[in-house]
Amino acid sequence: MSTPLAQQPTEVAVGVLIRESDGALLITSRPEGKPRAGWWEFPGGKLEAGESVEQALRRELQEELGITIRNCLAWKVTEHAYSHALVRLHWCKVTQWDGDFEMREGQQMAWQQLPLTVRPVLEGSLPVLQWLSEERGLPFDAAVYAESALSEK
Ligand SMILES: Nc1nc2c([nH]c(=O)n2[C@@H]2O[C@H](COP(=O)(O)OP(=O)(O)OP(=O)(O)O)[C@@H](O)[C@H]2O)c(=O)[nH]1
Repeated sequence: MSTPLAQQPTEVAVGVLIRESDGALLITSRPEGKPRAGWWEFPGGKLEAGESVEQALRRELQEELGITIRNCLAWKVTEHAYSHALVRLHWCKVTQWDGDFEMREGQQMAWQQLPLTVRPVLEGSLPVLQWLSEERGLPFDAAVYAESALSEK
């Protein structure tokens, strides 16, 4: 009897853009028409065939934000199982880029300090918020980023 193949994850490149002057993080909202439109995430997207993580991140940030990244420091790899998909997120820190930000997909952007004030945040991004908080010696509470937290405000 054959066992079913394990679900293959979708590979995603994600950028943690860190502003040099004050350490703020760039967070963007998911555009209309995508699953979880309006939820907040770090900018990035799926790898296309044959692309490296850095190539995919460079392409996605040009397409979505109009900037060209100058560095991509591989940081962590996480996986998250959504009901519709298993994703493998390749997290890169980016501290240098060229160009002016343009929201080319009608999304919103925010430079934020931790804890973020935008809500809700994709569950798959929460481990990274936790690690960033730990790096900065800050407390972390995943519950504040959930969709349900919105109605409690
Ligand atoms: N960009 C991004 N995706 C994330 C984050 N966290 C997280 O779980 N994901 C998941 O990773 C996947 C990325 O897909 P996407 O829809 O942003 O990618 P894309 O722009 O290439 O999409 P498309 O070409 O299918 O429209 C989604 O399932 C999304 O839920 C995050 O912080 N940023």
